[in-house]
Amino acid sequence: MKIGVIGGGAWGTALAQVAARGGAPVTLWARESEVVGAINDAHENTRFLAGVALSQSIRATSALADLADCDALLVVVPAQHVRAVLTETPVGKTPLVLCAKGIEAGTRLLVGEVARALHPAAPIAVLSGPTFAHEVAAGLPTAVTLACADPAIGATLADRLAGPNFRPYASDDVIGAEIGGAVKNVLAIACGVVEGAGLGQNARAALIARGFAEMTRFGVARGAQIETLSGLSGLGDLVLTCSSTASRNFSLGLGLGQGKRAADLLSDRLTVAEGAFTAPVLREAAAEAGVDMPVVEAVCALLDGAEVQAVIGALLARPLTRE
Ligand SMILES: NC(=O)C1=CN([C@@H]2O[C@H](COP(=O)(O)OP(=O)(O)OC[C@H]3O[C@@H](n4cnc5c(N)ncnc54)[C@H](O)[C@@H]3O)[C@@H](O)[C@H]2O)C=CC1
Ligand SMILES: O=C(CO)COP(=O)(O)O
Repeated sequence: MKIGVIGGGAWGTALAQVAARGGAPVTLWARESEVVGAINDAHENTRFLAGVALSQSIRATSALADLADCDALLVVVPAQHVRAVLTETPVGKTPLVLCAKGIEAGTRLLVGEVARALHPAAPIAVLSGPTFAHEVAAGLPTAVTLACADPAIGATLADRLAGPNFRPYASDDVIGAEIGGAVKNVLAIACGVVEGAGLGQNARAALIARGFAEMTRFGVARGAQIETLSGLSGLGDLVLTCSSTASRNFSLGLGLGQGKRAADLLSDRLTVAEGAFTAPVLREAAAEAGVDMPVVEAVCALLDGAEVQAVIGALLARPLTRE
C-alpha cells in the first residue's frame, strides 16, 4: 500500500517517517521548494522538523499530480488550507486520512467534512491523538485514534501505519475524533494563559476538566460519541497539549497570559497554532448549536486583545452552577 502525505510541516514529515518504516515508499508533497530539496538531498526537513534523519524511501515533491499513484493519502496541511490543496489533488476513490486539527472558517466545517464535499467518492478517515511530531519522529511510544466509517478500510489503514511504537486504535466515530482535536487546541491556549498569568496548578486542572465539559457538550451536539471524546483524540490530546510548552497552542496562551498582544505573538510565527484560527469559528459553531462554551469565549476575547485579568475575572464571576 503506497502512502502519500500532503503537507511537509512537522506532523506531515513525522507521519511520512511512520509510513516509511521498513523502507516502504512514501511520496510527500511539500509547499516549500526548499523543504522538497532538503528532504530529497539531505533526508532532513530542516525547516519544520530539524535534526531528524528521515528514511531514504521518502521522496518529496512539489507536484500534487505525483500523488496520483498512491493507495491512501494522509492530509496534513493546516485546517484553513485543506480545501485549497485538496481541490488541486488527484483523489478519485483513494482513501483520505485527515490529520489536521481544526474547523474551516466561513463554512464551519470540520476538515473531514471539507474533504467529503470535495471528493465524495473517497472514503474518509481521521487520525488524531496525543502526538507531538518530534516524539513520533524519534520513535517514542505513541497511540492514536484512527476513525473510519468503513471498518475494513480503517483496519487496513491501521495495519499499514502501525509499528512497535505507533499504535492506532480503531473507531467508527469520525466526527468525534475530529472534534476532540479541534477543540483541544483552543483549550490548550487557555491553559497556557493560566501558566503565563501565574494562576497555579489548581486553576489549570480546573480548566482542563471544565474545558473537557465544553468539548463534550459541543461534541455531543454535533453527533460525537462520548467514548471518543474521553479517548485518545479528545481527553488524551487535551491533557498533552494543556501540560507542555512543546505545544504551540499552549505557548501562544503562555504569551497572552504574560500580557503580550496576540497580533505580535502570531505575526512572526513560522509554525501553525491552529487554536487561534479555530477559536472564533468554534465560538460561532457553538452559538449555532446552542452550546455554552465560556472557556472558548474567553480565549476569543484574549485573541481579540482583551486584558487578561478582566477576562479571568469575568470567567470566575459567572453564576455558580451544577457540575
Ligand atoms: N506538529 C504536531 O506535533 C502536530 C500537528 N498536528 C496538526 O497537523 C497540521 C499541520 O501542522 P504541522 O505539520 O505541525 O505544521 P507546521 O507548523 O510544522 O508547518 C506549517 C505548515 O503549514 C503549511 N502552510 C503554510 N501556508 C500554507 C498554505 N497557504 N497552503 C498550504 N499549506 C500551508 C506549511 O507548508 C507547513 O507544512 C495542523 O492542523 C496541526 O494541528 C497534529 C498533530 C501533531
Ligand atoms: O496536536 C498536537 C499534539 O497532539 C500538537 O499540538 P500543538 O499544535 O499545540 O503544538
